[in-house]
Amino acid sequence: MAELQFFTGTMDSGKSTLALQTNHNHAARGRVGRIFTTHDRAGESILSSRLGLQHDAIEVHPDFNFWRYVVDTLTHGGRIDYLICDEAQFFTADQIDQLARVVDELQIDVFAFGILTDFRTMLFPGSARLVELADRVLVLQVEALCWCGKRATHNARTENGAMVVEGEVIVVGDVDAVDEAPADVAYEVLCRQHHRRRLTAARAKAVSMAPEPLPFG
Ligand SMILES: Nc1ncnc2c1ncn2[C@@H]1O[C@H](COP(=O)(O)OP(=O)(O)O)[C@@H](O)[C@H]1O
Ligand SMILES: Cc1cn([C@H]2C[C@H](O)[C@@H](COP(=O)(O)O)O2)c(=O)[nH]c1=O
Repeated sequence: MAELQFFTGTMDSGKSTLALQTNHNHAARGRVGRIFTTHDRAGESILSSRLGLQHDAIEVHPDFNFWRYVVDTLTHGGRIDYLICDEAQFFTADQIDQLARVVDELQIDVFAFGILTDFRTMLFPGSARLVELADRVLVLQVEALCWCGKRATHNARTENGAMVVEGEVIVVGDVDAVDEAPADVAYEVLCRQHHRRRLTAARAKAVSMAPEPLPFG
């Protein structure tokens, strides 16, 4: 039976790597797939992993229709056994419904990868629909860590080094390496407590280096 599987984790938890590995393993056994992504950091029509691997992909725009694409391909004699969908958090709810239909009515496996929540801790519409419809939701085993050492569960956005909780939902960016000059817009994974307190690694460091206030007499 074909399945709709949703692999999720914070930014930098290895989702794109797993997407490429999944494609590799299925292709190695002669299965024919299609790779989709949208808004990848490496540019249009590319699925890229921080481990350095990348693969050509079909860019998914908001009006792209997965059901129509697959039916058209099959009608013209093409073969599709599975779909790999990276950055699926950015897909529309309708597109996730189309993917579920592809699984149920055409028996094509769909492997979707994406983050659950945005920088405000709100579910992305695509991820919400995946949680509602997926046969299986799998959380990645490799844990990204907060600067405090706890498992990171949330994605924080920084602007010029300061954490923000308002702004456009979609802003392509990367996790900044600690101690590097902060990018205009960057991301950092945090545990819930530090996300709630807006305590990024840089701010925690600044706070810990601030001189102790003198005790009042
Ligand atoms: N130099 C490195 N050596 C080993 N692992 C690395 C290195 N750089 C990145 N990684 C691994 O790659 C993961 C990020 O992979 P990626 O697929 O790009 O994540 P995601 O798609 O979830 O944002 C990191 O969590 C880490 O495990
Ligand atoms: C939290 C958050 C993230 N994004 C963007 C930033 C990255 O370009 C991608 C996530 O990619 P990854 O492979 O999982 O690292 O999403 C965004 O646009 N809005 C957000 O709130």
